[in-house]
Amino acid sequence: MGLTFSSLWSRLFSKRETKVLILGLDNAGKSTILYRITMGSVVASAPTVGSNHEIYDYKGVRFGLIDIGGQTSLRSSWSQYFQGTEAIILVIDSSDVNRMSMVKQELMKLVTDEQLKTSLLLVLANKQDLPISQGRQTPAQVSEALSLTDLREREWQIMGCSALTGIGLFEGMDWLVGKLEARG
Ligand SMILES: Nc1nc2c(ncn2[C@@H]2O[C@H](COP(=O)(O)OP(=O)(O)OP(=O)(O)O)[C@@H](O)[C@H]2O)c(=O)[nH]1
Ligand SMILES: [Mg+2]
Repeated sequence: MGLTFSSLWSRLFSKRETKVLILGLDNAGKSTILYRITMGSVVASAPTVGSNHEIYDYKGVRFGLIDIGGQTSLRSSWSQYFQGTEAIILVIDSSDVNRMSMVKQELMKLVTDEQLKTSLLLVLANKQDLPISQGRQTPAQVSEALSLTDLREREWQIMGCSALTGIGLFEGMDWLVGKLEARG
């Protein structure tokens, strides 16, 4: 199903931005993913203090991608960005096994927030380029650690990816576009 004329007009020609928050713990790879998608290359970046905002046109959708710093002291500020969020991209460092329970706690805060009630949820199990010997988990293992199948009344998807090689990122974006199209 393609975009209807009115929704295409609304999403592209009227320059309406589809607001997407890129969230996750510090060092997950959020900023690397943001610039890999929007600039097509890996850009070295320091830990984010505050946020990075990029506009990105993809398959008829004008995305407003907002990458917010994930350090502990910054996470309480995430909620300032929630209003009007159509999708959350939750980025996970798949080798950071010791902090999976912390990620799960943050995820629970997101999915129970009233302002994010209808937001799509794309979980990116990042750093899939790392070897299993370094403790890197598969997307299925990440999904289990976060109990994603327990999420009710939420449109969600998990995708393995690597910001370094680029694998998986556009499959994730395609899922978002498909879901946004279906919503009209
Ligand atoms: N091996 C590997 N390293 C990655 C990948 N993505 C990001 N990194 C590395 O992980 C580190 C942190 O990446 P950032 O993108 O700065 O992480 P962030 O989530 O934006 O961190 P904060 O801004 O502190 O919240 C950097 O050294 C990146 O090069 C990946 O897919 N594979
Ligand atoms: Mg960052």
